[in-house]
Amino acid sequence: MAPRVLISDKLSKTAVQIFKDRGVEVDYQPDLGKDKEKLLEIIGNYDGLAIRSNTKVTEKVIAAATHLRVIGRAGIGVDNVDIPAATAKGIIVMNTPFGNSITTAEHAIAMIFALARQIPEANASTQAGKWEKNRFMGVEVTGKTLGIIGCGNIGSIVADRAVGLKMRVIAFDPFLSDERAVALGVEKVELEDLFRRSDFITLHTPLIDKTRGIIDAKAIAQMKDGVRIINCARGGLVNEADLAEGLKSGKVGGAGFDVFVEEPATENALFGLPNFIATPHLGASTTEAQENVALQVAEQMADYLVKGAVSNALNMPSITAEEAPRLTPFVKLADQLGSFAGQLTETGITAIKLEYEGDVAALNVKALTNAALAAVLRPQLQTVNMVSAPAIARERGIAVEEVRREQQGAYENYIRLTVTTEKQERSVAGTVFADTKPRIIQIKGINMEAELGRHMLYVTNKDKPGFIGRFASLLGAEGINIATFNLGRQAAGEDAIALVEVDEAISDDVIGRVGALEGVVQAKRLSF
Ligand SMILES: NC(=O)c1ccc[n+]([C@@H]2O[C@H](COP(=O)([O-])OP(=O)(O)OC[C@H]3O[C@@H](n4cnc5c(N)ncnc54)[C@H](O)[C@@H]3O)[C@@H](O)[C@H]2O)c1
Ligand SMILES: O=C(O)[C@H](O)COP(=O)(O)O
Repeated sequence: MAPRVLISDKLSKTAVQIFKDRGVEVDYQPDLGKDKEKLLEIIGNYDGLAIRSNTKVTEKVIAAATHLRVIGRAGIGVDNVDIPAATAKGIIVMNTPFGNSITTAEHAIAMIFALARQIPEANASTQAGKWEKNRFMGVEVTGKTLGIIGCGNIGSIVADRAVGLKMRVIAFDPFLSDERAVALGVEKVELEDLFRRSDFITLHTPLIDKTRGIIDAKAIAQMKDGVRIINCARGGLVNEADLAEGLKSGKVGGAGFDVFVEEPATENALFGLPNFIATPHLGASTTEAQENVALQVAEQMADYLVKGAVSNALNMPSITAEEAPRLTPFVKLADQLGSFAGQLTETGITAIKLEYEGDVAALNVKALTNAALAAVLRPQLQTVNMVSAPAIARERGIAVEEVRREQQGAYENYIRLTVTTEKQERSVAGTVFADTKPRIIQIKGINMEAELGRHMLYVTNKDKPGFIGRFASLLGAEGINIATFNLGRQAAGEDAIALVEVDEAISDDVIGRVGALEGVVQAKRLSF
């Protein structure tokens, strides 16, 4: 039977044609994204779901998607898809990481000009017959400083265009290498510096814990009077209430927003404020970008559904059908090692080393290295996947080393990942037993044997009597159920590690209190 795909958001008809040409049945319902109940009702009938940002693929939708094998996002952001839930169900999530980036960068540049010359207001006034020539006094962008927060795919294109406009471009991005900054012609700066020096600020990061509210009242207070702020990335990067105050007081000279905390944004504290320009999430809405993403997503999804080929997947490596059975458990291990290290890494990475020992060294370790790299980079780059990870690592000046050797220790197969940052080196190793389940067997040289679950707590401490009791009592008092408890230590009284699986995500408050326990050096929540 031919695979069936549902397109639940507005996509270029090119996608429909490509699916048909490749032998995939397609159901085009461009407004379904708005109708949550209907989506839940019919999703069980499809093998593939093609979306943009209107369709929210929640845990509930995934639970109802009994036959779904692939979700294809015609665009970049996948924050409307519950990827862990999809992964847990074996559903591949793909996106089209570059198809709309030029278009979105151009929208940000358009916002810069619209703000500099108050074009929307001047247009409204002129067409209302007012001819207010003396009311509108603009600024040149030439020679002005543009601060870019997040200099990845889109931020880099904005930088390139702004350099062409003779702007001075400065960028804050903890993962931007010095070499890449030089190549882009931007000056790499700290965030406070960017706030202090910029005439225009544009945001191009994903919305993650670290970037939520990255511009708030405190940040605005540090900025130049009359600063202009552009957000064509994700609602929530700027605290909307704080920006509203800034616009009202005149501290902020203007703001151009394409994205909002609540979308569709039919009401918002920013609407109607002086020099505030809004567009309804149009960043990717050009004919060219929509053709690109529709064509690409349909080809990728059809290739997977018909031939089993995987590309641009965010939760699955690209491997051929022949290699799959042997590699799969090791890909999972490499992904876990990378994810573990990536979630603990907070500064720029300079090197990543993968050591393969025993049986695994004879396999196609490229796929494993790519899986580990993608997982290391994933907490910072929402669009990274097995395909793009090596290029992104290269672009960011991260030295990647692969070492293969014969079995030396007790394990038949062994993978060790070492991540070097500007501040430290961290290694984590694992193996796959005959049951094909990956295990973590060494962290920072300390031996243990742990399986990773969805919600984990990683604690480093000084090995002293009483710690385990205090720690377990705290979790117990909070009603947090411990699923597995793994301990390891350097030697009696020295550095020790606890890796604990719990049944639900732990709150910031509990993490803070674990971190404050006597003897604890670091406490971190990890999720897999
Ligand atoms: N408005 C639209 O229609 C539209 C269209 C496409 C993409 N987007 C959004 O634009 C954003 C950027 O997309 P992209 O393709 O350039 O992504 P990307 O992953 O290529 O780049 C994101 C950059 O943010 C950086 N970053 C991560 N954490 C940071 C932090 N704490 N501070 C500063 N920088 C940080 C990363 O290092 C990376 O360089 C995403 O949020 C995406 O969803 C919006
Ligand atoms: O992440 C993206 O690609 C953009 O936000 C575009 O979203 P859209 O496809 O809904 O316009």
